[in-house]
Amino acid sequence: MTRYLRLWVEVLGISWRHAGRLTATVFAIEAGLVIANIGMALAMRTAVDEMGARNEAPAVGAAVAAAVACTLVLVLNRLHGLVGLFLIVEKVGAVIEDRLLRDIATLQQIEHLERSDYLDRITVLKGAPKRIVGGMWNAVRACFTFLQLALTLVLLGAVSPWFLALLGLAVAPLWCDRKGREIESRAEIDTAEVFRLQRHLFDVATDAAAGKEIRTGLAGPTVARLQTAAMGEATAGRYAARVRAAWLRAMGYTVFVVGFAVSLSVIMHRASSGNATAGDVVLVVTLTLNLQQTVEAAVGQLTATMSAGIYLDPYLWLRSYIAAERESRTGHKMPPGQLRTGIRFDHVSFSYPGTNKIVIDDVSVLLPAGSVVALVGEFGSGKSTLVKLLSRFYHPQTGTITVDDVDLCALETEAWRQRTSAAYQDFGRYPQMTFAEAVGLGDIAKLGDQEALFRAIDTADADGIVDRLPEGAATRLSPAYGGVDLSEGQWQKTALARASMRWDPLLFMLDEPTASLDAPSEHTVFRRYMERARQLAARNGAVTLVVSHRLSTVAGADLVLVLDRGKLVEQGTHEELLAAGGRYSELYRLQAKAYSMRPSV
Ligand SMILES: Nc1ncnc2c1ncn2[C@@H]1O[C@H](COP(=O)(O)OP(=O)(O)OP(=O)(O)O)[C@@H](O)[C@H]1O
Repeated sequence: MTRYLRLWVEVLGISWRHAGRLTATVFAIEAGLVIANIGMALAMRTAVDEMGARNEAPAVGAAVAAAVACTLVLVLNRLHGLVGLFLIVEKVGAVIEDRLLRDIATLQQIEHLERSDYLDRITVLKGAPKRIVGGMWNAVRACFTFLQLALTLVLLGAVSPWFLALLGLAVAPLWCDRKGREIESRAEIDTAEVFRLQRHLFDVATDAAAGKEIRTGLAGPTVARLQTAAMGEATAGRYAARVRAAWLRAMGYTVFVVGFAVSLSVIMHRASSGNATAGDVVLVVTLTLNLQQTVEAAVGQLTATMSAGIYLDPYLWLRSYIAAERESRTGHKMPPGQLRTGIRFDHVSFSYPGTNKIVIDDVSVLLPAGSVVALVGEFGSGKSTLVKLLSRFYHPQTGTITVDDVDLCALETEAWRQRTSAAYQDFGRYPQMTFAEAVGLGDIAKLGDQEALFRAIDTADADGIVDRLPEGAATRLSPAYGGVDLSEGQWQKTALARASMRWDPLLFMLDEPTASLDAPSEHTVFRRYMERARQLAARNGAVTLVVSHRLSTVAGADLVLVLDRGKLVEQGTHEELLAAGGRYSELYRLQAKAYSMRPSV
């Protein structure tokens, strides 16, 4: 509860700082409405009682006060509708969304991007900041409404204590609403995965790349059927939860309305038997009419507040995840200017967070300074995971990785990343950017540096792409943004150029760098990256790590590491491993045979 309250205070603080006048206006309207509503009922009672006592002047004064209060109620209600919450929600929601995105984008780890249970919560949070702000502001309104409700009940209780029972009955709709919210929240989380699947299938059905494969494979109806099934499952789960919640809410409200009718009849009876003044009757009638609306408003505002509740837990979870990730940042040391010994794995084991499967199993090896190291192994043997550990996206559970005998965890992550470059297997595509930006992203400090840009483009053999783009490197990479599409191989070369932006990395990682390239391009790219590796090695003892399934392309490496189900099963030069006749030589011979069997054209 206290964390919700803290969030509430924080949202109000942000509202005050970013929309001060609007915040003050909403507070003034809400406070004015409470004063005017209660004041109007009191003034009307006084006017009637004074008139009955034939005190003309006080009666007229009270009647004028009642008229002013009534006008104020009308004006403030109108303003209430005009100002609404949408202005404040738009403004403050945008501020919070901005912060959240910045916080997520600057996280150093990537667990939240790869764990499905975390992704479920992040899916729920898309567009949530505005709803959270709306919920918090509805809570502000609810506070004023409850103040009015309390004052109303005090005045009514003074006439007849029966009315106090209404307060107890008003809890029924709220309790039912809370239960309904829990049901809806559970359904949102339970169906998040299938909902994501449905969105993904929709994207697949409308994506140009997948569209060709789907049509060739005659898989259109299957994709549509799967999408409909996923949509049906997601919608059915959420719909059923909404229906159950609606029934619960209706039940709660019925309890209140019945109790309200009984209480009202008791008061009417007291008034008709002469136990109340005419002014009391007016007061009771005025407040009773208001009470109904006030309770309805309170329930509505609380419902609106609570419906934002489904976002609060994921939002607060994300914030504590971000805070914990920041707190766990340990390293403060700077990486060396150049490598002398190399990068050493010492009994490193790793499982992905939230899983039990050991993906890297007790790996010990030295990647010598100034060497080209090839990492090979079958699908799922842990090659990309080693690349992620070296990028510090995850930490080993046991064992250490050291850089020239300094624990990688003791190095400042950003400083280490400034000295690494990587072309990842699942490289990003940035259609909204220009080609120059998509490459420059590899070293944001050099984004506008034309010399660095064209050097990187040249290294990745991507000059041909630039030559063919209508506006050269300034062309955007999608027709949706006024540019042109790139082919798969061109995207891969863009990723390679991006990875080549850094001039002096200590560690250069290429994870399946040529998977989408044709044979001549693959040959050229490997030749250039071997040259680059030698230059980097001479410059600062850099290690170049190449992950490749194509064993012939990594034969020139100084050291070949063979991974099998997370274990390092062989290491040595290409020739040594062939001579050893183990796993590597078996794989190599199989591949050589497959290639020699290809018909020549
Ligand atoms: N984010 C993740 N969460 C949980 N398990 C993962 C994750 N990423 C990979 N794995 C699992 O870890 C194992 C090693 O995967 P990894 O991608 O490192 O292998 P790889 O050798 O690079 O495979 P490939 O040659 O197909 O790229 C696999 O069993 C994979 O399913």
